[in-house]
Amino acid sequence: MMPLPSSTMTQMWATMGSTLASFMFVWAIIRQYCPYELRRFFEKYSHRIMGYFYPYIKISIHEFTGDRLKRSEAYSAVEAYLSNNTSKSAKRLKAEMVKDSSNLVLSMDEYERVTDDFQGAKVWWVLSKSVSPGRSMSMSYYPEQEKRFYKLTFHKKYRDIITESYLDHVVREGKEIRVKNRQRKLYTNSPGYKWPSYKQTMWSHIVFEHPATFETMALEPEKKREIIEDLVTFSKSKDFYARIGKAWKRGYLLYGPPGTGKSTMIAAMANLLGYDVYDLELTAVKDNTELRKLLIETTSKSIIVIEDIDCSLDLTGQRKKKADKSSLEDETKSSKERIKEPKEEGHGSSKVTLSGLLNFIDGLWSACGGERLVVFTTNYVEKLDPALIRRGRMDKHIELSFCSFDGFKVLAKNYLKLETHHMFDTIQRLMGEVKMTPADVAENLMPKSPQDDPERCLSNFIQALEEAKEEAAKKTAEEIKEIGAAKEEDDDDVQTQENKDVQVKSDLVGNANVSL
Ligand SMILES: Nc1ncnc2c1ncn2[C@@H]1O[C@H](COP(=O)(O)OP(=O)(O)OP(=O)(O)O)[C@@H](O)[C@H]1O
Ligand SMILES: [Mg+2]
Repeated sequence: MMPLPSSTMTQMWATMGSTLASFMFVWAIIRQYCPYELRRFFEKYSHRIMGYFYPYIKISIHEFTGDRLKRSEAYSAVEAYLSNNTSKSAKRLKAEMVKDSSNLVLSMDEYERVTDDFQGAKVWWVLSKSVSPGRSMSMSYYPEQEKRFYKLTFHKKYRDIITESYLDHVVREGKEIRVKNRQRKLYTNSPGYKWPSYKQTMWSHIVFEHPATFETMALEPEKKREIIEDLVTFSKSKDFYARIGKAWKRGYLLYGPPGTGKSTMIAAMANLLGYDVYDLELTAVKDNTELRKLLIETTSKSIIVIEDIDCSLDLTGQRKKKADKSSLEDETKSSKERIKEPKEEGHGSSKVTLSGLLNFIDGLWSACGGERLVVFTTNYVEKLDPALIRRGRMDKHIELSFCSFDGFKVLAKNYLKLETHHMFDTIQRLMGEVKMTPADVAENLMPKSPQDDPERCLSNFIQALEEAKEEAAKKTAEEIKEIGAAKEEDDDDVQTQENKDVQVKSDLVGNANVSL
């Protein structure tokens, strides 16, 4: 079949265009005057007819659902998803500080169109808005309302891919982007300001912006990798926990001497996973009921922290004291009963009991909401009640100890930007002989004045190590001396006791002779 010459084609297009234009013009006039029902009828059927010929499908995602009070989750997820690839393709963008986000979020402007590809299917997104005219009812006037919505258009041959996987993909990715962008918060239950009862929230919060990361933590690389893997695996195990029928939560016990990085690690965990932090001050909790309310108010994707658990409350002595006082009569009671009894002396005003805390961690209450970490820190792990830190409650025990040479190298890299140096050998030798916490190492490496170049910081650190070594030697010598002195004293006591015995014996013999 011969192709039509281009002049005819042009003529054809022109005729079609003018017919269409006149049709639209006539329709616009009819719309004005024809009754609403007729118009609805005509529109409905004209859409149906169009649908037979028009090969594209449209899906609208509105900003507000229901009674307009709630912003649609789907709309927010689509907005976040598109903001990620909009900046690459859209020509008209708008930048906003979206609520809960710490930085500018770019999104497409109204009536802008972006394309997206998914498994070979090409789709178009357009941000539209409809304006409903203002209306006045009785005495009040409702201004016109803008209703924004995203319109997704795709060819009907991709219907299955889009409805079965693309939309899920958009919502899932959008939610992850929102979590990453959101402003994280640090909550505390300190009594502080008491909200009016209707807004009575148990937690007050500030923006959480702690710079600590696992990269900046002085820790053996192997140990660091193991902890990061454990955390990331946990954050991706929603289905796993559902399958095994466990609440999606995990307990970490961080223990070690002061200044070894327990609090720093909590911040690094929150930054790694993008979680909020709930810093729970147990002594400010009135009783177990309040403890439960606090837990219920926490959101998912968060870390609930109880620092220095050994001295938050006197939870550890409770069972021991009971056992000492009347071990016999208590023998019969099950250990659970023993810890159920409220403590005699309240710790301050708090009446939180060990069993209340145990239920807080792994009872029914901990199942409300998922993706939570519970972290305890302590300087004295031996003081803690085994029931409190058993697996299933504190699943992972992490000991943070004195700084190793590997740890020192991380700090040298962070503080002095040094990966290697000729002084490192001396430092490695001295660190094998002296125990120093990462806090002390960090303090010694910290430049104290503009003149403190890396060389000088390292020599200051070597000097501090040598002083600490002398200090430790002196302390050991003193301890040995004390032990010696104590031993001498014991020997004297024994000697005196022996002399006394001899004396008593000779008296006895003396008396016996006399009586003979
Ligand atoms: N492992 C570490 N890596 C990097 N910096 C550390 C480390 N440990 C401690 N620091 C530094 O020492 C300071 C104190 O650390 P942190 O507060 O984490 O100690 P801690 O173990 O919580 O002490 P405490 O038991 O007294 O609460 C922090 O400012 C941090 O910069
Ligand atoms: Mg601490």
